[in-house]
Amino acid sequence: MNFLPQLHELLRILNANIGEIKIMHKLPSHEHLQVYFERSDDLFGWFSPDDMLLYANARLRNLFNLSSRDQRKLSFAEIIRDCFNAQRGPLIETDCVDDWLQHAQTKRRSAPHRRFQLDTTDGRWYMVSETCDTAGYLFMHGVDITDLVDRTNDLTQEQRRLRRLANTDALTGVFNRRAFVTAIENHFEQVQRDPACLILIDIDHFKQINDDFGHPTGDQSLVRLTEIFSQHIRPGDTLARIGGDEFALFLRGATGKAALDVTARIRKALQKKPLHIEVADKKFDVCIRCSFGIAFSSTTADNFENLYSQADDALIEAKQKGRNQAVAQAESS
Ligand SMILES: Nc1nc2c(ncn2[C@@H]2O[C@H](COP(=O)(O)OP(=O)(O)OP(=O)(O)O)[C@@H](O)[C@H]2O)c(=O)[nH]1
Repeated sequence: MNFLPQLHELLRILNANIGEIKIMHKLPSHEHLQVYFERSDDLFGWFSPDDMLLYANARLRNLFNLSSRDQRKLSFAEIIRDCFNAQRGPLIETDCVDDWLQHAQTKRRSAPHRRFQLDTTDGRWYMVSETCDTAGYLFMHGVDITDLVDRTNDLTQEQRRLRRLANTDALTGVFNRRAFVTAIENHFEQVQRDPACLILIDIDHFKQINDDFGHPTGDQSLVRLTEIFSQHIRPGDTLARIGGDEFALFLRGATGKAALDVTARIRKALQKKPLHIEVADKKFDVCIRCSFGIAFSSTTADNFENLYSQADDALIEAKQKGRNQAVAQAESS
């Protein structure tokens, strides 16, 4: 297939259209172009207005599973069907190649110039550009961007991992204060329309537990306590460790009664039996009690800070009243 003269002519036209800014003073000869295209790592292809392949360089022939001695005149659709049947070339993730082709045809020649990313069955990625002239000839050029895509994917994963780390309490694996505040603040507008409540939880005399059993046992108690809290909330609720021995629960759609039920269930679970903690082959039975401060989004709290401060006041009251109890701010109607 020697279509290089036409390709050469296309480049000459392109060059002439550049106008005043002459980038190329002299066009490469057909022979030069042939060598450049054949040796290039890029994909080069040229299609007629009725979408017959006129020229494909070595790299594109390889992608399309075509031999250099192939004398057949093949249309874009035939090439894609052959690729699909041989599981080579463009990655076509559908059972029906004709649907894929129909979609591709609506895009091909839809603009004088367009660019898209193409992934292939061998796991490579290309940035492909297609340029059409007014007669409908289509010139395609693809650059291998596999390394770039791989590095972008690695960076995206790393970014996710770092975001998770930044939002997670390392000991218990639940949200930390920063993530909790951000999550609730982001939803506060909606929260104000729907009933919701904030419960602040502080362990009673946790210093004593550390002193009696040691810091590692204290740590494990915090982990076990987190599990108990998680068992008593619903999937849409938010649990966070917001300080050393302080936790917060945000219950969406919860009224005063529901919030008091949750705290009652948690207190009952803690009172039922001590936490069995194993640290360095030693077993400890640790009795944990907590105080709870509850505030409601339907009260005068018009932002998260107000709501937090009301829950904090309630928590202080629970501590002052003797601990191991829940105090709720009055819920407005
Ligand atoms: N084991 C362990 N202890 C922690 C951690 N973070 C904070 N603490 C301890 O938690 C204790 C909190 O003590 P305080 O704030 O004085 O309160 P408390 O002893 O719980 O007493 P009240 O809150 O008044 O009932 C301190 O002794 C901290 O050292 C942690 O990550 N692990």
